[in-house]
Amino acid sequence: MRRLWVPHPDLVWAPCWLHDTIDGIATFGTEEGEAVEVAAGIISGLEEVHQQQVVGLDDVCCLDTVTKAALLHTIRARFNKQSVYTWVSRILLAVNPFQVLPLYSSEMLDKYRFAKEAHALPPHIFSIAADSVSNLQTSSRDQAIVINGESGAGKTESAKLIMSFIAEATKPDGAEPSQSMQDKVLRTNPIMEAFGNAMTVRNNNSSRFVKWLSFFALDGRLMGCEVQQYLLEDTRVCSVARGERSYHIFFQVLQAGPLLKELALDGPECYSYTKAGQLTAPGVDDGQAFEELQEAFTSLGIDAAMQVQIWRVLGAILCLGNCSFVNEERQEGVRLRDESPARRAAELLGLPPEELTKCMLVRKIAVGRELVESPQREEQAKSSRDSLSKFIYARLFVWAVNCLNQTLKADVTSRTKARALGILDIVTGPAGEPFSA
Ligand SMILES: Nc1ncnc2c1ncn2[C@@H]1O[C@H](COP(=O)(O)OP(=O)(O)OP(=O)(O)O)[C@@H](O)[C@H]1O
Repeated sequence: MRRLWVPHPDLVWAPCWLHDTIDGIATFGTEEGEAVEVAAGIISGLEEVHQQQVVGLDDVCCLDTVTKAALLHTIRARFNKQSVYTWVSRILLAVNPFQVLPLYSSEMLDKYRFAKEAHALPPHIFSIAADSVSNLQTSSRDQAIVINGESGAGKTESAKLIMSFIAEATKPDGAEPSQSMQDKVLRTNPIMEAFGNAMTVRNNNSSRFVKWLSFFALDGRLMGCEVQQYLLEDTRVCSVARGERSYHIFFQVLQAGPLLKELALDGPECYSYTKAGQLTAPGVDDGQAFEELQEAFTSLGIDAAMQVQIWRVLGAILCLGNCSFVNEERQEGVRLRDESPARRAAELLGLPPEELTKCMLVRKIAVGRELVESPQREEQAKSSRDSLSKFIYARLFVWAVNCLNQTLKADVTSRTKARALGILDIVTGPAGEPFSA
C-alpha cells in the first residue's frame, strides 16, 4: 500500500496510507485510523513517506529527504513524546509546551554542563548554552545566541534558561550565590519584565522591546554583563488594544496599598491609561512581582529612597493621563477641565504645575531664531499629553537599564581582554517578518 504525505485540515500534512480511489476521490487512512479524502488528481504531486520521516529524529538534517511535511511531522512526533527541542544542524527549534516539563532540573543542567560534547546529547536549550560557554572558554572568538520567534513562542523563557545555565556554569567554586555576579544577572529579569513586559492577547507576559544581553568572561569566569534595549513599544503606555494591558509596572505599583497612600494614588480603575485595558493579567501576580522587583532593585544597589522616586514618576505618568481639556470660551485654545491631575503629576515630578500644564496647552514653534508660542486645540493637547507620558516612561526605562548596567558592568581593562557572549531576544511576525514597534 502506498504511503504519502496528504494535506490534512488540522495537521497540515499527515502521513497516510492510500486505501482506494473511487470516482475521482482518493481515500487515505492516517496511522490512527482517521479517513482523509482528497481529489485523486493531486496524488501524483504528493511526496512518498519514508519511515525515517515519521519517527521523530533528533536532527532534521539527518533525514534523507527533507520536505515541509517531514520537518513538521518530525517536530510533532517529538513534541508528542514531550521532546520539545529538535536540531536543524546547529540551530535549535523549540516548541512551547505551555506546561512545566521536567526538563530543567539541576541534574539536567549538570548533564549538559559537564558533557564532553553537549551537541551529542538529545537536543536541549542547555546544549546551546553549554556550547557557547565552552566556546567562550576555549576559543578566542566572541559568541552570540539569537532567539527568534512569534510572540508567545517562548523566547524570553529560553533566554532565562540560557542565563541560568551561564550563571551556573561560570560561577566560581564556593561563591556565595546571593552575592555573585551570577545572581545579579538573574536579578535583572524582574526589573526588565516589570518595565518592558505587558499582557497582550497572545501572551500574558509579553516583552514589548528587543533585548540584547552581553556577558563578559575572562578565563571562563563571568566578569560582568550589559543589557541593551531597543524599540520599546511606548504607545502601550497610553493606549492598549482590547483584551490587553499596559506595562506590568503600573499595576504592580497600584496594588501596593501603603505605597498608594503615601503617594496619594488610587487603584488602576481610576486612571485612564490603566482602565482602558484589562486590570489583571491571568497568571501574573502583580503583588508578588512587585516584591521581587523591590528585592531586585535593592540587591542591585537602588535603595528604598530611589525606588520611591521611581514610583513617583510612574504615578505622575498616570496622573498626566487623567488630564482632559475643554475649549476656552471666547478665545483660541484649551484649558484643563480639572487642574488636580496635572497638579498632582507636577507634585510627583517635583515640577512647577504651570510649567507642566504649559507643555500640554501651548505649542512652541520656531520662527527664524525665535520661539513663538501658540495655543493648542483639544486633539493637539491630548497628543502632547500622551507624547510627554511616553517620553517620560521611555526615559525611565532607559535610566533603569543604565542603573542595571552600572552594577553589572565589568571594569574596562578586564572587559577589553574578556570575550563576550551575547543573547538577542527578538520577535518576528507570524510569517517571519522582522519586528517593528
Ligand atoms: N520551556 C517552557 N516551558 C514551559 N512553559 C513555557 C516555556 N517557554 C514558554 N513557556 C510558557 O509560554 C509563555 C510565553 O513564553 P515567553 O514569554 O517566553 O514568549 P516570548 O516568545 O518571549 O513572547 P513575547 O515575544 O510576547 O515576549 C510563558 O509565560 C510560559 O508560560
